[in-house]
Amino acid sequence: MAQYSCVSGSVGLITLKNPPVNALSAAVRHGIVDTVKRALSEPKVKSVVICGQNGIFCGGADIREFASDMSGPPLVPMIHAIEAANKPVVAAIEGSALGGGLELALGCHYRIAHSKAKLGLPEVTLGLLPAAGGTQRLPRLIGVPAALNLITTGRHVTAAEALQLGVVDQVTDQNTVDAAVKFALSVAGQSLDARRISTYPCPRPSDLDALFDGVMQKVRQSARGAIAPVACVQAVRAAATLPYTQGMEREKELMATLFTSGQARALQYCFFAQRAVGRWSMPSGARWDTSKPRPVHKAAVIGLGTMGRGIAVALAQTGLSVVAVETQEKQLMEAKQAVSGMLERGAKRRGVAPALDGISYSGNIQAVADADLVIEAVFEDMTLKEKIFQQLSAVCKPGTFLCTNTSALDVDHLASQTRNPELVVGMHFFAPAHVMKLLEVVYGTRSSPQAVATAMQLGKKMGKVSVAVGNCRGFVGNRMLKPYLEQAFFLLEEGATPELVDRALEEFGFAMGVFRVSDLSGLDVGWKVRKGDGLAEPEMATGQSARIRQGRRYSPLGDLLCEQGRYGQKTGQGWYQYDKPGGRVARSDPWLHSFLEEYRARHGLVARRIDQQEVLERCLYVLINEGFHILEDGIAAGPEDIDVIYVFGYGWPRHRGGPMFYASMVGLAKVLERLEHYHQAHPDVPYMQPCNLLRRLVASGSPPIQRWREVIKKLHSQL
Ligand SMILES: CC(C)(COP(=O)(O)OP(=O)(O)OC[C@H]1O[C@@H](n2cnc3c(N)ncnc32)[C@H](O)[C@@H]1OP(=O)(O)O)[C@@H](O)C(=O)NCCC(=O)NCCSC(=O)/C=C/CCCCCCCCCCCCC(=O)O
Repeated sequence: MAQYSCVSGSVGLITLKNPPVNALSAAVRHGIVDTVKRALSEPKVKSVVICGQNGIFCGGADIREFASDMSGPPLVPMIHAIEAANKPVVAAIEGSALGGGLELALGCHYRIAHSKAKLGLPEVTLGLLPAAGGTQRLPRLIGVPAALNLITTGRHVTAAEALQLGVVDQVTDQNTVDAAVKFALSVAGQSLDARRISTYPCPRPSDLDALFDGVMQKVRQSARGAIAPVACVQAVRAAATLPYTQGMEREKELMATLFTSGQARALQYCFFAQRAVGRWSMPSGARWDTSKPRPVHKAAVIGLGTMGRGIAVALAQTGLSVVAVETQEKQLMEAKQAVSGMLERGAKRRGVAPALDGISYSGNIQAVADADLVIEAVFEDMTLKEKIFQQLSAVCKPGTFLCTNTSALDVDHLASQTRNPELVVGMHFFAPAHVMKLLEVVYGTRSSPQAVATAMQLGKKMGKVSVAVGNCRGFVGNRMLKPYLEQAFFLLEEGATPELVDRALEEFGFAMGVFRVSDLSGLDVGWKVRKGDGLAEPEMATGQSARIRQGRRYSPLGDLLCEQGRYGQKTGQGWYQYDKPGGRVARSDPWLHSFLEEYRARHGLVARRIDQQEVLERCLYVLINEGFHILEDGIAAGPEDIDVIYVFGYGWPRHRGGPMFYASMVGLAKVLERLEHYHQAHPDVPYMQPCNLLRRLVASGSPPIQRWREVIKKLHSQL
């Protein structure tokens, strides 16, 4: 709703009230329409201020309403009526003015922002465009290039940048509403002719076609199939080329196609999923709102390889005091230099001083004795990790949380090496750890809720999207990745090429296909894991047994490449060839194609034509099937957790909502039918056997994803 009062004798003050972000729900829109009418009709009122309660102007349209019948006064005429008012209307912007919130402010005649406010038109991130006049008013106000940048990226700008761009008229450090009221008093009675943005001519850049072609090309390249950024460019082009009313028609038309699109649904789902994972729970019943984190002032990192360095940087950047330990002297020296460089570059980018003094280095594990939390980040070697956890348990002060950055190993086993297993959790970062947003917080059977709460809070402080998951081999992300990678190898055996598989996945929206990612991260990483699992034994690589290991189909292709020293980019050869070791540009490799032909001939395999549809179905549906197993096993609390992990950690295209959301969009019955089909064709691939939970969901009428938790709960209660 909106509250009305008259202040300072002649200013009508309208306060938006819809906690927590004053979203423009139907009730708020009704409130605005009514209070604006009242302010304009009261003779004593000479000017109007619109503000939001609790220090936030407005977070935009109410996203939850998009899924239902939109009733109540529409935004466009409401904002138009404000702009057309014959009394000056001033927006007092505190906190955020985003989306429809900023569009409302653009309808006002003046905008005054607090210095800490953030402004933006983030609709594109929700699969939409600013359809309350934003695409038509903003270019008229700040010019086409700047408007294109804000609207196609959805980025939030600071008040200082907004002032520089001309989005706001004044920035204040004082009470914004008081400043706006004072300003409103000063402009009462003045002409508004020059203050109605919709009447401004849109500045027309001389190189209009070149400008729009360039932006469109950039947007298409980075958006990888996302439709909203393209529509945003088209809408701004309408502002630059058409009169305002026709531009508004075009904005409406483009919005209509986006509004009901699957991409908009996926992106809005992601918005809420990202927030839902913060409300974590454990099978014991412990929850985010009943578990109190302990403050962490001093953190330590053990092992300064690539992961450890990134984690140390991320910790130092949050302002913590960090102890970085590496027992190998040469590695320690190199790490010191590398970490300082990373901190300096990061600080330069963010325009702050580097937190170089926040980190101390040591070659001795004793140095972590007074840390509140330690993150072990040594090689994926259980024997080494066991030893470190034993040492940590002896060295650290009582109550220190002991975390492991393992990407797959057993957290319970590591906890059993310590005197206080309740203090042990996994903190699985993704490389590069100071850049990637995802953090899997892995609770073991004995992890205390406080340990989980502390790791989750620390993740949040580090700017990560943290997801609490249970303990199993590979946790959520890597466990699902295994069948996906395996299918990619099988497809090569059956006749596909790395190029074909990667193209299918990249056209689906992944930034990189599976083979290009494998070349980037190093083929030897998976080889080492397979060797550890007793799968990649060289003597097994001949004869029939080469393709059946541990009773199931196995492809030794990756192992064979590693045996040839083809580790990917770092050696200049992998699934592709590169111009030199460390080269980045993947080129098709004739050697690899001959190698695949020879391999097939050796194993009596006849190459067949494989299309992109089969690549997608086989790679993605086995990954999704494993996701259902993860839900069934209670390793992830809900589909949102899995989807957030895949979007933030594995490059799953956000506009497809994550694997479980994608399955719900494809239709669970279809996913089930295709898995059954492929399982029949490949009975030696157990991953293809459809999960019981998937069958259950289909049998219960394929409920929407928001209702899967009920089915899972029922399933668990019956076990
Ligand atoms: C920065 C924030 C505002 C605050 O951040 P923070 O303090 O960290 O808090 P959060 O945890 O993020 O959020 C707190 C809770 O609030 C919920 N929330 C936040 N914003 C919204 C919102 N806009 N709507 C609903 N709920 C919101 C959030 O989910 C949290 O609750 P919970 O934990 O999930 O329970 C930050 O929140 C933020 O960034 N918010 C989003 C800002 C944003 O993206 N705004 C843009 C919204 S879209 C918009 O404004 C669009 C405008 C134009 C619309 C025009 C409509 C016309 C419709 C025409 C249709 C025509 C089609 C016809 C088709 C046909 O023919 O049928």
